[in-house]
Amino acid sequence: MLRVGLIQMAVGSCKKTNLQNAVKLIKQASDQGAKLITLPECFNSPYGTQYFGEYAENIPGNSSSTIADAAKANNVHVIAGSIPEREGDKLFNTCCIFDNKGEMIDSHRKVHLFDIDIPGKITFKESEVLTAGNKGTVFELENGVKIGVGICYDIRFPELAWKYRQEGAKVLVYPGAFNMTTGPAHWAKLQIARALDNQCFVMTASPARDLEATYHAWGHSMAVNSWGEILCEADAAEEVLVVDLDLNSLEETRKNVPISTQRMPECY
Ligand SMILES: NC(=O)CC(=O)C(=O)O
Repeated sequence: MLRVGLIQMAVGSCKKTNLQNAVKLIKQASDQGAKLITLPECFNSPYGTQYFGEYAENIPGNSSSTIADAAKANNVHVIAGSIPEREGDKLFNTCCIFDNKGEMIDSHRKVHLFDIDIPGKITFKESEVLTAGNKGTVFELENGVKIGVGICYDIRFPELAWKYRQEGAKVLVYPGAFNMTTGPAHWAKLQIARALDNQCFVMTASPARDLEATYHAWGHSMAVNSWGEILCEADAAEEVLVVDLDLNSLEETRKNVPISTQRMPECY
C-alpha cells in the first residue's frame, strides 16, 4: 500500500499566503498518513501567462526551499505541483520533487506547453512566455516504486506516459489546472485513459476553483487505479484527499491483462 495525498488548494495573488497554505495542507495530508503528497500546478502564483514573469523564481529559491522544509519536517516525499521558474532570460513551468529529507531529487519542466484556441471558449498560449522542458521525469521512492511526472497538458500525450511505463513507473502524477471548458469534457477521461493504457495509478492535483481569478480551474483532483476506477475525487473547493494505492492490485491487472508483452509494433 502506498498512501498518497492530493492537495487541491486555493491559490490567490499573494505568494506568501500561497506558500503558507501549501505548508499547512502538506501537514494535513501527512497527519492522515500520506507518504507521497502532490501540490497543484502553479501553487505559488495565479495561473496565467500575465503572471508567470512576476511570480517566477530561480530553483533553488524561496518557494522551492519552503516546500523542501515542509517535506523534511513531515518526513514525506512531495511532488511540488509547479511554479514559474526563471533560468537566465527563460521561464519554465516546473515541478520540483523532494524526498522526505527535504532534498530535491528531481524536477520536471512542462514538456508540452498549453497552446489551445477554442473560439468563444478559451484561448491560451503558454508558449508566448514559457520555454518547454526537454525531458521526461521518473523518480523512485525508497521502497523502489517508480513515479512518472508530467504537468497538466502533458497528460494529453500518451507517448510520454508509455515511456514512463517502459521505465518502470507504477504511478503517473500530473499536477494540472484544467479549465471550465476542457475540464468537464476531458480531465477524468484522460486520467482513466492513461491509467488503462499504461496499467498505472494516475494522480492529479488542481488548484481549487476561484471564480474571481482570471482563469477558472476545473478542480476535481483525483486518483484512478490501473483498472480505470476513480478511487477519490474532489469537487471544486479546496480539499485534501488521502487515499491508499494498492500496488498488488496493479500487479494483478498487469498479470491478468498482459498488454505490455502483447504489443505488435510491426503492425502500427
Ligand atoms: N492547463 C493545461 O496545461 C492543460 C489544459 O487545461 C487542457 O489540456 O485542457
